Amino acid sequence: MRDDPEEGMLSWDETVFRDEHVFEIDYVPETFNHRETQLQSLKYALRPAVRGSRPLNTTVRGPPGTGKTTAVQKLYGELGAQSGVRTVRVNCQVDSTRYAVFSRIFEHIFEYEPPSSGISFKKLFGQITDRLVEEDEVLAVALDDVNYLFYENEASDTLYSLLRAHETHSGARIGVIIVSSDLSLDVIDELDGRVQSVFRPEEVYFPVYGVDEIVDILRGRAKRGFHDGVVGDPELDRVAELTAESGDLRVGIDLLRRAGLHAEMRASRTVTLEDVEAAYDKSKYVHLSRCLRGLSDSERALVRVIAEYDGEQAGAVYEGFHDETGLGYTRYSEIVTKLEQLGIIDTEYAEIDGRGRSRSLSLAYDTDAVLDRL
Ligand SMILES: Nc1ncnc2c1ncn2[C@@H]1O[C@H](COP(=O)(O)OP(=O)(O)OP(=O)(O)O)[C@@H](O)[C@H]1O
Repeated sequence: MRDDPEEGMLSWDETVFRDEHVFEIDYVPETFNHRETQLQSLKYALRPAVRGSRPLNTTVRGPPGTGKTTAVQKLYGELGAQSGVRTVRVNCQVDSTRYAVFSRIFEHIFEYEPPSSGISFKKLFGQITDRLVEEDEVLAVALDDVNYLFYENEASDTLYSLLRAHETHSGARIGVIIVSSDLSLDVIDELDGRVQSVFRPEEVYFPVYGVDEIVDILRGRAKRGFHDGVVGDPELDRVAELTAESGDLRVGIDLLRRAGLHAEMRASRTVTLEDVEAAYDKSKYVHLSRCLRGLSDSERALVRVIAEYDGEQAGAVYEGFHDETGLGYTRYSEIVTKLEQLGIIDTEYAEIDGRGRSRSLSLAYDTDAVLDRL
């Protein structure tokens, strides 16, 4: 008997998905619930722009995958449709210097890239502000993942230029939203004194969603993404429970998609709990990847050292870290706390014979999985 390659699989045109695109990373959801308070505060800060005034500067903070970027995208979409307002969102992971940030702003305003032959920053800035004044437009800039500007030591210069634009270029009106998922970064504290004196932002915080909120959000996504009846309540609850472990909504969205693909592989038209568990083997790394991506060089170095000294005492890990980076104990401790908060490492206290309590550090994920993504 010949093996039938079609056996045990759905045919090409059979699928559990109504619209698989809704599970993709850049999909902006139509419905955006459970962030009413944060949207309200952001609207309050942006509202002056509609009346032709400078919007209030704002910091948006919260752990990864809590809807910060989506909130800004939604409001900027609405605000950008008003006459007299320009909205530009800059991803600082991609554009991590002052020049790159202003090039991106230029590109949005002029709808072409600035000349690559390298015009001076002053000229680039001047052309942007001239155009804003000429067109009588207010500019609202969002610096997303702003921590990268700090890593490159470009944050103070960038903000200084944006915040004082009206002094150097009469008539320019610019407001800034800075978005950070690095809770250990004290944005104001890290800025130069000259910037601190002009930067008194409104603050909007995005906490992690509760399990019930996660269920509700994922139900909406599943409804759009899957055909009716593909995912039942017990499966959805399990997906939400697994998502709540990190609080990163990206895990849940990825998990729904992978569970659907897993069901299809079994030639099934419904997703079961087994599909969810199997898919989680991969989806759990979505949060890890996001967290590793956001680390600075010295933070990465410590992750590498902990991988090497997995399970060893904090003192021994420090020696390895110091040898690698030359950094001192205070910085080391701060990074340990940050990595623990992010869920990348676990720390455990143990009694050491005759030497009191000591702390051991280990990776919270499989070592190879971490090193592969670092
Ligand atoms: N309230 C919500 N309703 C529907 N989808 C949501 C909601 N909040 C977040 N999401 C979805 O979760 C994913 C992560 O959201 P988003 O990128 O806005 O988070 P973030 O806080 O900016 O994360 P990071 O700090 O890691 O950049 C996106 O796919 C987004 O569509």
